[in-house]
Amino acid sequence: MVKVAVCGAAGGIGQPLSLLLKQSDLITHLALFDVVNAPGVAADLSHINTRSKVTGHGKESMDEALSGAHTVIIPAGVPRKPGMTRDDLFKINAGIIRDLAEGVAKNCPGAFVLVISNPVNSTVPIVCEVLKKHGVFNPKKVFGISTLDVVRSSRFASEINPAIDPKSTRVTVIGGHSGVTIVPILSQIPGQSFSKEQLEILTQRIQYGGDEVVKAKDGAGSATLSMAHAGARFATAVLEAAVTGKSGLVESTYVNLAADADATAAFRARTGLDYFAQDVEFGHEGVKRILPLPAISVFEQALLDEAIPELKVNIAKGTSFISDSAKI
Ligand SMILES: NC(=O)c1ccc[n+]([C@@H]2O[C@H](COP(=O)([O-])OP(=O)(O)OC[C@H]3O[C@@H](n4cnc5c(N)ncnc54)[C@H](O)[C@@H]3O)[C@@H](O)[C@H]2O)c1
Ligand SMILES: O=C(O)C[C@H](O)C(=O)O
Repeated sequence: MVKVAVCGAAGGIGQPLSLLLKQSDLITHLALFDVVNAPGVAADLSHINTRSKVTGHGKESMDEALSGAHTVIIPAGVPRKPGMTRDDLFKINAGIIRDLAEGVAKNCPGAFVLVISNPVNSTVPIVCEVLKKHGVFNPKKVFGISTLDVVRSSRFASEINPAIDPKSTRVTVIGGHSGVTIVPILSQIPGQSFSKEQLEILTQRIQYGGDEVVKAKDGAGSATLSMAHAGARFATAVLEAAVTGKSGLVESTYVNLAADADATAAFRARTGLDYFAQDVEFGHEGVKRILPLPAISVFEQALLDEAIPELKVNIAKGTSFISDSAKI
């Protein structure tokens, strides 16, 4: 029995993500939770002729949706409008994520938790702090989905250099998921030979790819379809490793560095951070290992140096949102 709960399932990401998950033979039950329209989306998807059962759960039924879930995927919350930063979403999304994490702690404390809602650099620490508060935190099982940065990296790189196949090229993206905290390691793309100017343009485009979509949608939200693709790719990797035992599955993802005790010290020494996006290999229990940082160029080291102070602030904001409220 592999129950996957999608929280925010009726939204711009939630609907196409649920559609993609309905194609998966790894999932036996898809539980769709949203404060609006979840039963409608569930009824629609339930007619698709794959094996999984689909159920819809409205506002009052979060516990039912989460109960016994193997994996919980969270695209709930508000998206950006032009002129906003991801951090501007904190005010609304922090409370939404906290309440969903409380639901996870109560109903499925051993679940994998895959966080899409922004600002990811802060929402992942919120989830971890809530789970810690309830004594059910397993750092190997909580992930910030930064796969869209990886997807954009190979796509945008292939537009500059058509010899790069976007589908089979996986670019490591370290740091976090917003602006300068997104650090694509383009120097490691096999066979790449970008000029300095191309590297600068490409890096800037990857770091601000989200803004490109927000601007084009002109007030109607942010990336949804490409995010659904990225979210399904990430969830499938986590599930394949956990459910089928498939080995060698690696994706860049934003995790609590305690997820790999062997790697923690080296990463803390290099970054001073408790959370960081880096390539992770998946196993039965989630994080099997955090891979060592790849060799990075002088240009990438400068990007990392710029990312670290911002990440520190984002992480502290998420962590203190829970720890400060516990003191009241
Ligand atoms: N990690 C990434 O790379 C990435 C990419 C794109 C978007 N995002 C983020 O994903 C989030 C969702 O984006 P979207 O475009 O789908 O937004 P959306 O507004 O279209 O959908 C969000 C859904 O969440 C639901 N929701 C709100 N509060 C809820 C709650 N308490 N419980 C359950 N559901 C709730 C809403 O009813 C809505 O259906 C945003 O925060 C956005 O910034 C992240
Ligand atoms: O840009 C956004 O706000 C959504 C998402 O984080 C993205 O990278 O597209």
